[in-house]
This record gives sequence, structure tokens and C-alpha cells, in this order.
Amino acid sequence: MAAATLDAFLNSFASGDVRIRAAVAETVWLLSRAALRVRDTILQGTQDTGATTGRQNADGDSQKDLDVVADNIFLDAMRRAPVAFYASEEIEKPVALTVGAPLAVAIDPLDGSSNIESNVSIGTIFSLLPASGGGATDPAAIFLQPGRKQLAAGFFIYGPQLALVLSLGSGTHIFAFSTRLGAYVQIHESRIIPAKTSEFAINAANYRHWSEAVRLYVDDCLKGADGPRERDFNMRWIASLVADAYRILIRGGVFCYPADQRKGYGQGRLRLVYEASPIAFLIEQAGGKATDCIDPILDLVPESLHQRVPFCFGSRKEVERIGRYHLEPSAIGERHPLFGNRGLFRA
Ligand SMILES: O=P(O)(O)OC[C@H]1O[C@](O)(COP(=O)(O)O)[C@@H](O)[C@@H]1O
Ligand SMILES: [Mg+2]
Ligand SMILES: [Mg+2]
Repeated sequence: MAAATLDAFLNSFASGDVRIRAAVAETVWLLSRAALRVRDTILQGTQDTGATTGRQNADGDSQKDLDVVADNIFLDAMRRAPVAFYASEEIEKPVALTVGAPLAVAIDPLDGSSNIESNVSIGTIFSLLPASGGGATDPAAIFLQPGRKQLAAGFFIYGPQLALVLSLGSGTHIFAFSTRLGAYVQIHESRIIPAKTSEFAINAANYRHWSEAVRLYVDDCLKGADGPRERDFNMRWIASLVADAYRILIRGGVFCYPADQRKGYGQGRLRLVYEASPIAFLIEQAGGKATDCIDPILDLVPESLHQRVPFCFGSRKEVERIGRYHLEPSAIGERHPLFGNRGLFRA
């Protein structure tokens, strides 16, 4: 049987339904066309891809040319979509688009952009919310709905393949763009992330800034077969959230960007509304877990559009274990006679 195309998948999702599903399908389709334009810009290589604009975005990150080019491409596409409001990492306040349209789109137009010049996979993360959510009429407030209210979420990854990881609320599906067919073709249906893993992703350069709970977790993984985990671990850190998330969706693993003691990192690095929420939606729909190290990301109510959040996601049992390191230090201290004399919060 021939693989389903994204177009067929979206048509079947929207068929027979009223306004909202058709609006979601049309918006995802327009995003998928815009992603081709971003991919083409990257492929042309004529853009000075690593160049910075000399400006900072709303979160204080230095803006790359390509961040802004990608943002303009997606904003332009959303002007033709049934979208009332567009919020982006690159713009301080949401932009009002079609009055009365049913959807609000939050986007990280270019994720991993600090890696552009290293030719590492980068991507675009998006979240679709009801524009009427919570009865709010203030554009900024519309994006302060908990992630569980998302109607759809996904990301494009500009890597060796251009792929779209998508959930419309029923499983997480992966499509790759076929240049031969000129269409996105489904390559994975309803991904299931293995519950257990021996692979973790964390920026270990921040070790000295972490809480004791995070340090202990990583220490225990590093001890491998000789430590309390009684097996060897593998470490991966691409420093591109979409690339780390893609790997975890394909073969399991756990990702953690915790809060740390550096100035400005008290809530970690990643943004709740347009990074953590959509990735958490995809991960939960694939049977994994996503938390702020303790509580599910999708239950958090954002307080502001560009708010950061500690972020931990991936294989269910490993994410639960990281939660226990934070919540049940005594259980961790007693888990093995060899390690039992260690207090979790030792000075
Ligand atoms: O450089 P660090 O501190 O390890 O952070 C890497 C993280 O920052 C990000 O690049 C943040 O995303 P942006 O590039 O969209 O700002 C993630 O993709 C990645 O996981
Ligand atoms: Mg990002
Ligand atoms: Mg970005």
C-alpha cells in the first residue's frame, strides 16, 4: 500500500467536520508549504546563514538573519490561514491577523539557530490553540492557555531530510518531504517512545550550576554498570531541541534542560508556549512524558508569552525517575546499600 501523503492525511482529518478541524488542516498545510520556503532558503546557501542581525529577540537571545527570514515567511503564510493571532519567539507581542478566525498560532520559527553555521539540523516548532480560549480577547492572554488545550502541535526539521512531526491530538506521526513526489509522505504512523532508555541528553557543561537532584541523577547515569542504575548509559546533546526530540521519538531517550543557578536560568532555557508545550504534546501523544522535572508541562498555565520553563521529556520511566530525584530524595538515598549513606541535599 502506498504511504499516505500529508495532504491525504489532513483531508481525512478534516472530512465531514465543522469549522475547527478544517481550519487546523488548512493551517498545518500552509505551514508545511512555508517550511519548504525556509528549507529552500537554507539550501541555497546564499543567505549568510550564520550572520546576526545585531538585535536581540524578546527573550534576549541574539537574533540571526535566518531567524528573521523564517519568521517573516511563517507570518506571511499565516496571513492567508484561518488564524486570528500569531505569536513568535522573534516578536515581543502577538500579531493580530484575520478578525474572528478560529485559531491562534505560537511559533519558534527557527529552533537551534545558535547552530546554523555548524550545519546541524535546525527546525520550526508550532502550536495551534483555539483563538477563543478561556474567553480571552486580549491577544497576549489567548496564548496563556495550558498546553493541554492545543488543537495540534508539531515541528519541521531541516536536516538530511525535511521532516514534519505532527500531532492533531491522536498519535504522533512523521512525514518526510519527497522531492521525487513533491509531497510530504508519511514515514512513521503513531510513534511509540520506548518506556525505558539508557540514553540521556543534557548540557553537562552546566553541571556546577545544577540543583543537587539533577547532579545526582546524572552522577548515577555516569556510574553505569558499577552504580545504582546497574547498566551503562550513553549521552547525546545536539543543542538543537528539534534534533534531540526527533531522536527521542525514533529510539527513546530522555532530554533535560533544568533550571540552574546562572543568571537568567532560574527557569531553565526553553520557552513554555512555543517550545516546551508543543514538544510535550507530541511526546505525550507518543506515549512518553514531559515535565518541568516535577509536573506535566501540559498542565502548566503560562503567565507570559515568552516565559521559560525547566524541561524534561522522553521515555516515560526515565522522566518519572527524574521526578523522584526531585520529590523523594529519601527513597533515592536508600535505593542501594552501597549508595545509601548519601543525602540528596548534602551541602
Ligand atoms: O546552548 P544551550 O544552552 O545548550 O541550549 C541549547 C538549546 O537552546 C535552543 O537552541 C533554544 O532554541 P532557539 O535556538 O530557538 O533559541 C534549543 O534548540 C536547544 O535545546
Ligand atoms: Mg528554540
Ligand atoms: Mg528560535
